[in-house]
Amino acid sequence: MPIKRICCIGAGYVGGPSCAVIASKCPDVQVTVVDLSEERIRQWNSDHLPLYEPQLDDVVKSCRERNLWFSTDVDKAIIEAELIFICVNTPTKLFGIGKGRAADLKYIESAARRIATVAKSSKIVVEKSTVPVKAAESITNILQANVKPGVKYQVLSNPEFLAEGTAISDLVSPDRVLIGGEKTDQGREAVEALCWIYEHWIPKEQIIVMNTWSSELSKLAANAFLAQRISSINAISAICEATGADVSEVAGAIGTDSRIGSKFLKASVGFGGSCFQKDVLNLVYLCECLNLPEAAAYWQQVVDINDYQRKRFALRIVESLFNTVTDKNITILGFAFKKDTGDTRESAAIYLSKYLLDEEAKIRIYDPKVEKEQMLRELTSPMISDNPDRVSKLVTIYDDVYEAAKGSHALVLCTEWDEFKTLDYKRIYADMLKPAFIFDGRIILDHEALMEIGFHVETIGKRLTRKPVHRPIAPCTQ
Ligand SMILES: NC(=O)C1=CN([C@@H]2O[C@H](COP(=O)(O)OP(=O)(O)OC[C@H]3O[C@@H](n4cnc5c(N)ncnc54)[C@H](O)[C@@H]3O)[C@@H](O)[C@H]2O)C=CC1
Ligand SMILES: O=C(O)[C@H]1O[C@H](OP(=O)(O)OP(=O)(O)OC[C@H]2O[C@@H](n3ccc(=O)[nH]c3=O)[C@H](O)[C@@H]2O)[C@H](O)[C@@H](O)[C@@H]1O
Repeated sequence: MPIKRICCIGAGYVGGPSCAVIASKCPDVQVTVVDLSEERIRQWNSDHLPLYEPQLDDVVKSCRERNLWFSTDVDKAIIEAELIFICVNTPTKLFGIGKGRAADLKYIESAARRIATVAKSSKIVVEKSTVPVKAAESITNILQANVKPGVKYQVLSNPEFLAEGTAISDLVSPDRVLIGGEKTDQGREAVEALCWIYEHWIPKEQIIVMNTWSSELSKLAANAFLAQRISSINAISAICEATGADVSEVAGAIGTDSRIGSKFLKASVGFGGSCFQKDVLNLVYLCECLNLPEAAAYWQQVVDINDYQRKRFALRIVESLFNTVTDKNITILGFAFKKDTGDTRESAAIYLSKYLLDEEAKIRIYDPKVEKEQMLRELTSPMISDNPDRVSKLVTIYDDVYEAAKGSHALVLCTEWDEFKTLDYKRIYADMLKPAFIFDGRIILDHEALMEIGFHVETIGKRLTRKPVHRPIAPCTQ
């Protein structure tokens, strides 16, 4: 039976964009996205959406109040829907058993309990959040333990693979859609119903159906493999800096091997984002729980190398600036965890700022899309700062990059925003203290041109050969 109404629990980075695309591709289906946060829902219903994502505004505007609705009335949306996506957050646990590694499943459980409490008819419940293997079994147990007469549930796994900054194109043209379900008649029927939704725009052969546990594990494995590639190239970048090899050349060379491929080999100041670290740590915890310590240690290294990369870069900044940054003005270019998003969760810029603040440097920050309050929230969070007063004393946020750079000792590029490639660096150089330093944590700038201007340039995975800069020397007045 075709699905007429969908409910999505969780109006975040996944729930909002993925349901907007479903609504735009399935005009015959009513889609309601619900959240407990009134503020988030208010923003989804306004002209200023709660998250910045290219093309998202257009997609939302094309179907909002046609067949796409945002609401805080969770119960009504659950009651009316035949299919419910669970898109709630699954952050790393901050306390208790598995602290710092296991995924906190309290939001998943509360969504499942809400469905069990209010549902009056049968539902297909689709777990889209990233979860540990066997989470679908827990959801099923909660639903079945509270089931009402005549109501039946089928729980499917349908992990999401979108990346922020390219969410809409990833959703419109995904490499694949993964669906995990039970190999029973009811399980197959539920899988078919979800396939019917996706087949509105995705070719059948790109929809992969498998057992639920494989589907859950495939999501964690995919993120772990992607993160592992970045840590691998970052580990190579350390060797490049020590030897004179160039990491971009090495990545280019190994990427041409079709067995390796060229994507996700960009060395950087370290990966950020809400998911890579969380999901790899979740995998580490799973290995430990399954008594597989060697497998756990292997995946733990992916996160450890990422920490090492951020620390190495911070240390290079301090060393280059004559071993002291105390009271120096350091301008951070970019605070988002990657370009084309306003998301700052686990951004490398946060960690770099923390290292520099520990040295009592004066930090100036410019990011084209991140709000000031959000940056300050990140920097004063208990995980980052044990001294919020120091943050208010030492951090200034700018909305003009040239003002931010004026009078600085150094620029530290943390996010690969396109606009940073085309800044007027001559003007910036003229307004900076000398010697003027640039630390390119994303390998996106024209280093030769910057050195020609007079900058001292440092980057990841490459030692730059400096030409002597001849500047006119002021005549001696004695
Ligand atoms: N951010 C990303 O790019 C991707 C995230 N994922 C996964 O998707 C899941 C969601 O991630 P995000 O969208 O980034 O999280 P988010 O934090 O942006 O959004 C989650 C939303 O769920 C709401 N929520 C929590 N419990 C609720 C409940 N019981 N009822 C109603 N609303 C509730 C929260 O208020 C929040 O607005 C996570 O498991 C994440 O690992 C998967 C692929 C990509
Ligand atoms: O589960 C998730 O949340 C998502 O996690 C990642 O997506 P996302 O974190 O949004 O963005 P990525 O493009 O993967 O970048 C993650 C981090 O790695 C960094 N990165 C990426 C690629 C690279 O070559 N080098 C590198 O340092 C980025 O700058 C960024 O800080 C995955 O790419 C998505 O497939 C997945 O759905």
